[in-house]
Amino acid sequence: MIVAANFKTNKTRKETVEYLKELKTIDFENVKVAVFPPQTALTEDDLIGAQNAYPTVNGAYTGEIGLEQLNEFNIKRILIGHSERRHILGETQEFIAEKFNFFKENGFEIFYCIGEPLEIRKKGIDAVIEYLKNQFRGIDLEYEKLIVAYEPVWAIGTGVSASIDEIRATHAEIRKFTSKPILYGGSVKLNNIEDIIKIKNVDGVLVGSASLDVNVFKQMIKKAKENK
Ligand SMILES: O=C[C@H](O)COP(=O)(O)O
Repeated sequence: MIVAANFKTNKTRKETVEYLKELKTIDFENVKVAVFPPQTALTEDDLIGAQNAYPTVNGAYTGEIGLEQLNEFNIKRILIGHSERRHILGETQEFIAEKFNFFKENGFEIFYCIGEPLEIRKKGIDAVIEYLKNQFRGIDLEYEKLIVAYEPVWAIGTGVSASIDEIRATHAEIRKFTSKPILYGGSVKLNNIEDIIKIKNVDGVLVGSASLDVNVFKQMIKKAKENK
């Protein structure tokens, strides 16, 4: 079971250091925990992954960080394809696939995010799967260090997750494309995590806003331990 926190554009470096110190007061046991802080908070810590990086060792990419900067902190974990990078920052599937392959070639553990917008969901599961298949273009779905995160865009940040039936059906379809872990993300909270992680083909969660409170995130990990 994997329980990951995506801080997005929240928390300072100081707050992240304090968060990690408090988080480590509990025994994770068999739960794999990951934390994706803002770039300014990157540090050498086994829990840490980068929310983003440019597919380059170094170079003239103003405002970006590359492998050279991640190597400084021995970071070997990265989020790729998050819906906010696709729909707010405008990353194309071609660029996302280029990024995936660069960090695959450099041995990174990749949390690869997919998810459909509401207008696609409203057309039914077949339309959803066709949309997700497009987000698999150029991606090695059997890469040994791949972790897929299914995050329906319409459930992100809304406080209302996809329904149990929607998660069950969609993860069952995604399972047909990959044998690797499949996480659910999209308004995972303390009051729904147990129901979500019990679903077949749900191998963990990627938590945004609810993870910002370290005590809530600790309780989520405890629930994951109890429902392994
Ligand atoms: O990466 C995390 C997802 O975007 C979910 O965010 P959320 O838990 O705030 O809905």
